[in-house]
Amino acid sequence: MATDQTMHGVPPSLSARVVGSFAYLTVRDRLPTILTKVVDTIHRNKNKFFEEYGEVGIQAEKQAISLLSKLRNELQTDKPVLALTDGLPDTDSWNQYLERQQRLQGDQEPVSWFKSPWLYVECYMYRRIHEALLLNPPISDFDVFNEGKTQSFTESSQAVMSLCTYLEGIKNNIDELSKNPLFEHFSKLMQVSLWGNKCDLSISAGQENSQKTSPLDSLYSLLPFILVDDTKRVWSALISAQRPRDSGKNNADRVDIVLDNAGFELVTDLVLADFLVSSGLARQIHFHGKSIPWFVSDVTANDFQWTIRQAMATNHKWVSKCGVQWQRYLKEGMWCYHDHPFWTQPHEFCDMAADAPDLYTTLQGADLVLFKGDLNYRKLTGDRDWEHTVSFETALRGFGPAPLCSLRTLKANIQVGLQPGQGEKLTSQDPSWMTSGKYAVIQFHNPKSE
Ligand SMILES: O=P(O)(O)OC[C@H]1O[C@](O)(CO)[C@@H](O)[C@@H]1O
Ligand SMILES: [Mn+2]
Repeated sequence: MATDQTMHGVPPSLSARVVGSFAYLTVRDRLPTILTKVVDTIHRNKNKFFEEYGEVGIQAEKQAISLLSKLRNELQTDKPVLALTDGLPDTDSWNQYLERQQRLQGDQEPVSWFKSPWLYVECYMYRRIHEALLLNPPISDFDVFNEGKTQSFTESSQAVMSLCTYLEGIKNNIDELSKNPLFEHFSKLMQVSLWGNKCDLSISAGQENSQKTSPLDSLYSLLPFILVDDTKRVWSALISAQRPRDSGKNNADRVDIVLDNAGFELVTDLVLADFLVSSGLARQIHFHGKSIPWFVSDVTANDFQWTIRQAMATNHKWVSKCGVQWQRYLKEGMWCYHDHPFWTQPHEFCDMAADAPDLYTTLQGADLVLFKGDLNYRKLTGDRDWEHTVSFETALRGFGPAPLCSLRTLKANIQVGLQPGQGEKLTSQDPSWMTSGKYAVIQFHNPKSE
């Protein structure tokens, strides 16, 4: 079998093997910091565990912390990646993936934190955090990242209010809007959802990272930072998917949103989804979230429900109105939430058709799939060392269940689909352009137009 490095025409995976690279710095600095914070969080909740479960709770807290300290030590000393032992439905698949990595890497050296693909070892860390808790009932369900996620929502309250007020304003006369103003609103809300991706907690190793001001006010000044803007192509895909309905209204059947972070970013996604449905641009929205706590701030089912309940209970006319509406969409089936285990596995998305065919089939039912955030971009492009001028289509390596669009602020050193010279120019102006979260892309691919 070809090794990762020699696979025909495909560049190697990014890896901490390259000393000084962003992957290296993440594995060396950011990941251990995240693990230390996880340990602190569990320790701070000791009294809560005691109150809820008595002495057993304290024992579980100690045991989980000891497993996590061991994990941090394995990482920092570049030990081999170990098989999982927790017997969850996805355990076998993780262990098979480890064997696959070992085959790709050859027998010379074991799969390990600094020698193997960054995407794989980073995903594996979050799965091991989950294992440490899972092996310690009664605290198995404790979401170590919950505090940060709820805090990010609470601290963004001003921005949430202005966004919900804006949405309710549009909805007032939405039925009378002609195509042009509708497109303008669509484009704005896509950008709000795009910049919402700045607010993730993983890149800042869990430091507070919320949206304090109204996101709408800064859209114009942020335009030059959108390196690829395919909004018009996304719009055309939505419009061309429109089909006649009994109601006389035309709309695309289904838009899927592969969610990224909870807190402010999730609100921007809900607002965009509300706009798509209430404008008739889409009839149904399927949200895809994570089934375990993931990359510090990613949305789980619990975060999703909590956010909507929180919006409903907010003492602000338009925010609570939005919350009530979102709950209604869910109840009436116009919106639904799924969390397939594949989203919390380390695979490149080009493997989805073979390794999670049911999910691939599900996505094929969408007229458009929006992929939020940096990690999804890394998985779309395989987290490989592509030239910047390689097309998005090439980097997708055949992944294309439906027309798809990545809404991503750049937080990892990978970017494809740029103009010749664009990457070099950016590097000379701002060497950290790929990792600072300051730049973004709205990058579209339509497999049907090939
Ligand atoms: O929430 P996002 O946008 O997927 O970003 C998570 C980020 O965490 C990192 O993996 C760093 O640990 C970034 O490279 C990555 O983009
Ligand atoms: Mn994330």
